[in-house]
Amino acid sequence: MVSKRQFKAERIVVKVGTSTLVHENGKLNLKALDQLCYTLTGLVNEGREVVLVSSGAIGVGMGRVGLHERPQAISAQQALAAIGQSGLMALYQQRFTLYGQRIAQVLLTHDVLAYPTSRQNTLNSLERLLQWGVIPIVNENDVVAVDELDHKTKFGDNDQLSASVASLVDAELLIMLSDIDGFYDKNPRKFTDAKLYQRIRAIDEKILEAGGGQGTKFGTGGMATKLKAAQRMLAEDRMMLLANGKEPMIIDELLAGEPLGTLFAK
Ligand SMILES: Nc1ncnc2c1ncn2[C@@H]1O[C@H](COP(=O)(O)OP(=O)(O)O)[C@@H](O)[C@H]1O
Ligand SMILES: N[C@@H](CCC(=O)OP(=O)(O)O)C(=O)O
Repeated sequence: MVSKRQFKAERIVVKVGTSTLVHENGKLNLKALDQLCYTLTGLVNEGREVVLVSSGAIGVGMGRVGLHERPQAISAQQALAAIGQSGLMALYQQRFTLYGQRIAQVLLTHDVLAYPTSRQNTLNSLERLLQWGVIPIVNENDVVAVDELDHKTKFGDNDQLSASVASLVDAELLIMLSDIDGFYDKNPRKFTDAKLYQRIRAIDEKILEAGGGQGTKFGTGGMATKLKAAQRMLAEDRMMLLANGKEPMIIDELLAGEPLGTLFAK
């Protein structure tokens, strides 16, 4: 018999990718957005502390401008992020307000977390927000950060940003919602016989190889950046759950210990 997973998870970081929030045709996935806001509010009402790391600024911006392909130029991506980020927050504000949940926008860059003073200040703000029962919604400050948008250095992507945030706020668990059921031994979009890993205790060469390559049209990182995030979580004795975000209510099942998605834990 497979024993149930157990999480105390009083403080949780949840990361949602663009592919969860925006359909392939560029339209908003309202069902996912609504479920996400409802579910996260439920967690706060239970007494948990929740930080949401949300991508989607560029995806929402593309929808607003009517673009179907992500532009190559960094300035265009940054402009789209600026358009989309305010749109994204307006959507979150509207839905969370419906459930009586307060939110806050937190835009971070790599250097903010790298310098001790700004890191500490960020932590102080986050701690205060959590203490007040607010859900901080974190994204990269895309307008000033280029390390993410050119896709050359992968640090800045939100998969790793979410691991940095989990580390900053000392969260036991990072729930990463993506467009796929979890981590497979090979890319299931290419291989129909790919097998889902239920648990990964360490990330070795074989695992890294299985996760190689880019992801979807709107998303950026693919599995490689999720594995790096998982690597960091494992190194710090935290846990990461990778699961499908098409029904964000899955978070409740995950926290109840249901064997869904892939658990990265020692
Ligand atoms: N071994 C693997 N297991 C699962 N997905 C994989 C694997 N290798 C590559 N992928 C790809 O990674 C994608 C998820 O990454 P991405 O598109 O960046 O998502 P998100 O927008 O949620 O960050 C999957 O849809 C799949 O195409
Ligand atoms: N900061 C960018 C997203 C970058 C990113 O990591 O995207 P994704 O691979 O969808 O999580 C945005 O909000 O569009």
